[in-house]
Amino acid sequence: MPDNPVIVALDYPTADAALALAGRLDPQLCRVKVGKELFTAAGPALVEALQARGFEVFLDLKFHDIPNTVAGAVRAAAGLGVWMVNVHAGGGRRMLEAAVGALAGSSRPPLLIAVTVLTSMSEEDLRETGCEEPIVERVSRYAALTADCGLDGVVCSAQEAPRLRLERGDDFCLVTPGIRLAGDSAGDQRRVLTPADAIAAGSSYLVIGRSITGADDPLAALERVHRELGTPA
Ligand SMILES: O=C(O)c1cc(=O)[nH]c(=O)n1[C@@H]1O[C@H](COP(=O)(O)O)[C@@H](O)[C@H]1O
Repeated sequence: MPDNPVIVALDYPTADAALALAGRLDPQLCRVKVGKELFTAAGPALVEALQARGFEVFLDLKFHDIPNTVAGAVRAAAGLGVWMVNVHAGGGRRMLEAAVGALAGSSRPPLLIAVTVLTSMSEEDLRETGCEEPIVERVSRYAALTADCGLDGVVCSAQEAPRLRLERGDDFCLVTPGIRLAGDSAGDQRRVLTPADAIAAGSSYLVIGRSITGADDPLAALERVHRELGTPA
């Protein structure tokens, strides 16, 4: 586990709202994630504003397109100086390899991570897409492809982390959303674990949104996560 495994998801509709929450957090205690809603509304300037406040940024745009397009998008993300960026493993080998290739000339490449099966999906949801494999098998297959293409790791649920740790070893990065503090509602998530259980299962990084951003005191919720984990060391 890294010293600081917590990534707070800034799922907000405006830069002002995101910066207000960031102002209540401590960049020593977490990284932040900028996703589709916030980036569409606020763009690269918001990423730069967060970095200027000392936060490392996970740009979560889950690129999923033809190889040439994804390569360009990943290169643009690297140009923003983000710490982590993601693509969908479902884009296949040539897309994943194009994403890796796009970072080849970068002086400070971000961690490149592939999304496997979204944590909002249940076994039934996956079957309905025509995939008869159990989720853990599908995730394992995507993780093997991701590793083979030279990416740094995957986004998965912490429920799949024990299997992936065994199969992919200690250096493969497991980024796990679907994290809830005990007692919090799962909402639209289907494969959920607490922070402590997720780390025990082998997660490298925990992506936590509403359990922190929806709390009356977000900094206190973040500190509660660290108390449960015994971090930072
Ligand atoms: O790539 C992601 O970050 C992601 C992948 C996934 O499978 N599931 C998932 O929830 N996420 C993101 O993680 C965050 C979870 O937010 P909360 O459910 O509020 O904790 C959201 O910003 C999602 O977009």
